[in-house]
Amino acid sequence: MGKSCKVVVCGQAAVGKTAVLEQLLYANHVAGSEPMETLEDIYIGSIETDRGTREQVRFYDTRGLRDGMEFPRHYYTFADGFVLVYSIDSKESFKRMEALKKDIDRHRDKKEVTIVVLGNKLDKQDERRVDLNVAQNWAKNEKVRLWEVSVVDRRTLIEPFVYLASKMTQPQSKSTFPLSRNKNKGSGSTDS
Ligand SMILES: Nc1nc2c(ncn2[C@@H]2O[C@H](COP(=O)(O)OP(=O)(O)OP(=O)(O)O)[C@@H](O)[C@H]2O)c(=O)[nH]1
Repeated sequence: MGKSCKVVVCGQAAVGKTAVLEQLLYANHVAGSEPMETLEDIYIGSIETDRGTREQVRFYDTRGLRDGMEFPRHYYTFADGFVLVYSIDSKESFKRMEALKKDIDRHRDKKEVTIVVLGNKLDKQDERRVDLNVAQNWAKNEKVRLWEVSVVDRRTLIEPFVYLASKMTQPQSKSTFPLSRNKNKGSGSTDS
């Protein structure tokens, strides 16, 4: 197991950030329970990747964004990954998530980060305000993966987090150092 990755979970207030993490990691959130405003909580999870390895991930559950609030910038620079959450029954939460994605791109300073987007509260189909096709087209343009999920059905949460952990810890395929072609200098090696 390598070093633990840092993942920032963010989005508008009350979209279900804490509920998603608690259901994923402890299977103990009852949807509709008393909402609690998060300031910042850190969860440590061990996630199995699609390669069968287990990776430790530190999740930073951030304060839900409300009108006029800006997302604290320090999160942009240290994160290896982001989980952007909106709620399918709120267009405003989708717009907020789009703005966060733009900000991440602006501030990440060429650093490779993995982003997954969750459209939460899929069980609230009757109150849907964000069309799935529109959301998926946006995700395709932005080159990020998007899933609709529900805390009510924990199985929906697994795939996005396995993808996230797998992508963040993907081994580099080959060294990018060029091998030396000059025979006088001996065979090329990347050993130090
Ligand atoms: N029906 C339904 N309710 C959900 C779902 N996920 C979360 N909720 C409810 O939505 C409310 C807000 O959930 P939280 O997890 O506190 O949301 P949050 O985004 O962490 O909130 P802040 O910390 O204030 O930003 C709670 O009543 C949850 O039970 C879901 O998938 N379906």
